[in-house]
Amino acid sequence: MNTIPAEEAAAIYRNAVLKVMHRETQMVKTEESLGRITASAVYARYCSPLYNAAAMDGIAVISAHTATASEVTPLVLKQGVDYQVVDTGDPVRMPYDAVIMAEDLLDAEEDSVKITASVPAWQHIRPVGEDIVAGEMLLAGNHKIRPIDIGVLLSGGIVEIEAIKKPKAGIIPTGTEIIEADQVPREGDIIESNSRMFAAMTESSGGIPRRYPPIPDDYEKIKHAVQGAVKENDIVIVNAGSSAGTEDYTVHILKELGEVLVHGVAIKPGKPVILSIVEGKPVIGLPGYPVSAYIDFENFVRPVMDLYSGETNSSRNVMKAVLSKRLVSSLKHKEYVRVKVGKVDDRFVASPLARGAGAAMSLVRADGFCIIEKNSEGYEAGETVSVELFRDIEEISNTVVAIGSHDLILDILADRMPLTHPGIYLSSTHVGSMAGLMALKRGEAHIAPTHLLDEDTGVYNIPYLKRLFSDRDMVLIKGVRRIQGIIVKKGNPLGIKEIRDLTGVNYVNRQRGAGTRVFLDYKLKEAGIAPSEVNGYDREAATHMAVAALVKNGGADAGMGIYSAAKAMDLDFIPVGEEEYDFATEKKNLELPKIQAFIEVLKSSGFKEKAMTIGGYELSMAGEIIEV
Ligand SMILES: Nc1nc2c(c(=O)[nH]1)N[C@H]1C(S)=C(S)[C@@H](COP(=O)(O)OP(=O)(O)OC[C@H]3O[C@@H](n4cnc5c(N)ncnc54)[C@H](O)[C@@H]3O)O[C@H]1N2
Ligand code: MOO
Repeated sequence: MNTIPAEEAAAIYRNAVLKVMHRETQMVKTEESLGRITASAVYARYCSPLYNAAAMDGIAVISAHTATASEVTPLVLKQGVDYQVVDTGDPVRMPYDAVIMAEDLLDAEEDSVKITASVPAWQHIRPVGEDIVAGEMLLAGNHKIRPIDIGVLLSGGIVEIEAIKKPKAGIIPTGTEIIEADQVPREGDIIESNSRMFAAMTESSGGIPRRYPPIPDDYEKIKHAVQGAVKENDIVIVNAGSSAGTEDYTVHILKELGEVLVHGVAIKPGKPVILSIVEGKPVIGLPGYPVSAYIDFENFVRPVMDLYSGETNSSRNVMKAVLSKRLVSSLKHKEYVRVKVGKVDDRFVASPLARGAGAAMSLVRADGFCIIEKNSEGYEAGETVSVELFRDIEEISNTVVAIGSHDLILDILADRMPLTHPGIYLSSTHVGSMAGLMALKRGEAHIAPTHLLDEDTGVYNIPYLKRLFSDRDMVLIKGVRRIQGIIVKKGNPLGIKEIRDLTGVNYVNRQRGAGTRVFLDYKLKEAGIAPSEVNGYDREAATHMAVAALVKNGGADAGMGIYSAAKAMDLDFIPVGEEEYDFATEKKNLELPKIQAFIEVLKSSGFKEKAMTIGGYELSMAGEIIEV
């Protein structure tokens, strides 16, 4: 597949679409026009106010009659002769030409008042057309209607507007392996999700989605579906089958039915996009991988949708951040790397997430894209890069960044934080205890969840902080005591009882620097077993849940981990010992409101109750501060 640069592909396609497209318009009731886009300028029918109106509650007077009033020569005015009582909004008719506020009247009687100042003509009167003059332009064409616009349109006598018709987008998922989301998946099945994502993206870019049922990989069936969808919609999206597989028919079908302008762009993820015109309508083939599909939708579908809908989906905010990890990329394509951004010590730090095209969660977790242009080999750790944001800078700034060891209580804390402390969030990245402490040292995290046993003293965490942060004031925010043990299949078919039994089974270990691995090493040493005696000692999984998942699906017989992970996956658990899982931070961070919020949540009964339902925790010290 030959690829061309993404910008070139978008420009070629835009020109081709502009040649065939036409925008349609429709009349829309003003009160239902929120978010719609005006097809042409809208002019007022009426003035507003329609008449000279009192701007205050009080009396309407003839300004000339008040000329002699002053503090020393108060003036008495007679109702019906010199004034008329008015409320805000009442018409003020000639000869009355000014309003005096009720508060400024003295000795108010049934039919007379006293004033102590003269008033200029037109005081407190809103003259005809002060706000809107009949015939005036209220809104320009191509304007997206906001709530205030609706108010002004109605005040100006406009009860319906001519709006640009929303484009209809037909969405066809394809693939024999695809099943609907309400079916139970078996091996080889993929739950259909992309089309629903496209539908939501279509709506958010001002279009009307129409989703068709999934079509198996069958040339004639897909062709038939595309022909039907082209008739019924303005734009058509065909999903999957865009690359080079034996059943990737989309490009051949589109070549048969119309003209393919582009197949393959130098962009990653998202390479095999197909941009075509069939029967004068844009038909776009998007790749099956969700991240590829998302990025291609943003780059190629949305701009086309905008041409039809009149939307100007404004570009994302861009910010500068320091990269936490080296990022290497090929010169051959522009790459969209998903990053998490955190604000630590007044510095924004971008941490790259999983880069695979199938890693949809990387998009969920991401705060933005770090884009590595074609012809760039990437960036070094510590370099300042631009990040295209999906999230508010404010939100990012109010997020506690935790990098380190994983425990399910982190998820509970993250879930509870915005409930009890609105506007404050917790984001956690799981890299193991030691790597977390290193991230803390480099200023990439606020807190590092850690459970590292010091073999010499038998003390958890504190010896490591003393050793690694000798030049800084550190504290340990106490977390939980939790049970470490051996995770085995339900029913423990191999009869594993203790560390010694690990020599005879297929074990899965944790990565170097993970607290659980340090714990295993300690226990092996205690039992006089060499690591080489454990079959699978060198095989590494990244989290407790990853270990549990491997045991669950038969990839391993046993792995060391926490009770809650075994319970979450309905596995058996052989307790081996208790350990302390705490949060390391710099002492100065304790003053940050977001860290205070974190500690409050950790101490809260709501959090503790939730953690107890998972089981395997002892929480009496949670939230206490230990100076190191
Ligand atoms: N030999 C080659 N193989 C691949 C190439 C290549 O150039 N040569 N390109 C790779 C790249 S890059 C991408 S991206 C993908 C594109 O895949 P397709 O568009 O052909 O799609 P499929 O292979 O049918 O599916 C890929 C993947 O996505 C899942 N999928 C498909 N539809 C949906 C849906 N509606 N909802 C959720 N998930 C969906 C599908 O099951 C597959 O797992 O090709 C590479 N291969
Ligand atoms: O385009 Mo594919 O998304 O590079 O994986």
